[in-house]
Amino acid sequence: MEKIIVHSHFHTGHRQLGYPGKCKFVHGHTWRGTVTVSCEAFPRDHLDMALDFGDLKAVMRLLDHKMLVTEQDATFLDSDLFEPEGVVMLKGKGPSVENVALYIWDKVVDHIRDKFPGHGVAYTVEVLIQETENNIFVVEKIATI
Ligand SMILES: Nc1nc2c(c(=O)[nH]1)N=C([C@H](O)[C@H](O)COP(=O)(O)OP(=O)(O)OP(=O)(O)O)CN2
Repeated sequence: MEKIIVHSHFHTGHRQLGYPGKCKFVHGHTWRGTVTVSCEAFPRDHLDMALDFGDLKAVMRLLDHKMLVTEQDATFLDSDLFEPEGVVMLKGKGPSVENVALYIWDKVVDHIRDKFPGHGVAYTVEVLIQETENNIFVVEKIATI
């Protein structure tokens, strides 16, 4: 079994529309994330690297200095009010830590599919996201690529 682990961080704004508490107002977090990818044996590139640490960290940095929204919060999708390049649209009902982790999980799998297509390898991809030092969510799923 082989395993690659990277840590990164990113700064974002968001709000939990409809949430019965302070999180319904726009606020920011410095999120911390850990991506762990494991499989029996990674394919290697021309430098004998499996997945590049930098590429996996870059996935988390896609969210850096962005406003995280879902389609339920149209305010930030209006280009007269907010620059589109400053917004990341997440799937789901709200920009919860759950939906942030699933966004990163999807992007990590897209990256593996781009780098090592068609090898039939079962990768276990775990994404741990820390919204604050006390609030943590982890998703772990297998993707066969
Ligand atoms: N399951 C989830 N619960 C909550 C989420 C979430 O995304 N998933 N999000 C929030 C808020 O956005 C935010 O995390 C604030 O949480 P809260 O614990 O109220 O904030 P604190 O400032 O008290 O955090 P500390 O780190 O303990 O200071 C709420 N719940």
